[in-house]
Amino acid sequence: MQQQSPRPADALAVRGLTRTYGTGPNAVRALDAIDLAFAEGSFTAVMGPSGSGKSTFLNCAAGVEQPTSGDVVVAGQDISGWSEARRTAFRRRHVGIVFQGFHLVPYLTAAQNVGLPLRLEGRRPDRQHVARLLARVGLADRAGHLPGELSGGQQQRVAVARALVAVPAVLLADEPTGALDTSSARDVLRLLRSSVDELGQTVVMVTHDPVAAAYADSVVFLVDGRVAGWMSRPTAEAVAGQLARLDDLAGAAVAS
Ligand SMILES: Nc1ncnc2c1ncn2[C@@H]1O[C@H](COP(=O)(O)OP(=O)(O)OP(=O)(O)O)[C@@H](O)[C@H]1O
Repeated sequence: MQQQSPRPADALAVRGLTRTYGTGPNAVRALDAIDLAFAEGSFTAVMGPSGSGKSTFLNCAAGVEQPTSGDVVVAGQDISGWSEARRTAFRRRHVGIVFQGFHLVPYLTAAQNVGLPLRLEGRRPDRQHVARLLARVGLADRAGHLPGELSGGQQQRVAVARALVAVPAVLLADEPTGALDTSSARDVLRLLRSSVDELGQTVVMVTHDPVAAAYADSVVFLVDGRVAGWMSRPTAEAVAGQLARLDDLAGAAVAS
């Protein structure tokens, strides 16, 4: 009999995820009953036209926002009905987040910024763990530097190290290369890719950039708060073509 290798567990799954803003005639359904699952050790890009619900999805997955209905399951735990305090505590331990604008604390050194999520949890960061992470992102010699003494690309690499420090179930990145030049962007994308390939990390990245999306294993496309398609083993050209088609679709919906 042929032996089947077990399917990896899902690091993150959402079921029937719906998020509505406002009420009555002005209500906006930013996410409309989305079902998605992200296997452990996978790298997924989330793309779609402006207003399609990408940031709302990431915020719900991170537990920053509470869904109107549906489930958000991170590392096997359904966080959707939890209080904000409980979601925040859970996020510090199980979710790493990288933002477009780095969000480093300006008066803390690179090493202190990397250790911050552990300190916020009342844990003392292990110096060697922090040093290894800074070496991984190519900044072993910048541990004592303040963010203001680092380039944008270097700051974002510190932010990636910080997002990895707690060994999270999932790393969520919101336009992580949006503020970077091409070469720094490539460094950050390679870093995310290697965290998947070498550390088995799960990464979900919102991006507008087809070149960035091509670093992922697959791409999920959102339109008007719904899943409009998947692409596996994406190339920049194929992604750009699909985005153009989806933009036309979203434009047609607005025009009608
Ligand atoms: N706090 C809010 N109040 C009201 N409507 C909101 C709020 N946040 C988002 N929306 C609406 O929800 C929809 C989805 O927004 P979201 O920011 O998730 O889209 P996006 O795909 O990330 O867009 P972009 O690519 O422009 O960042 C949009 O129509 C937006 O106007």
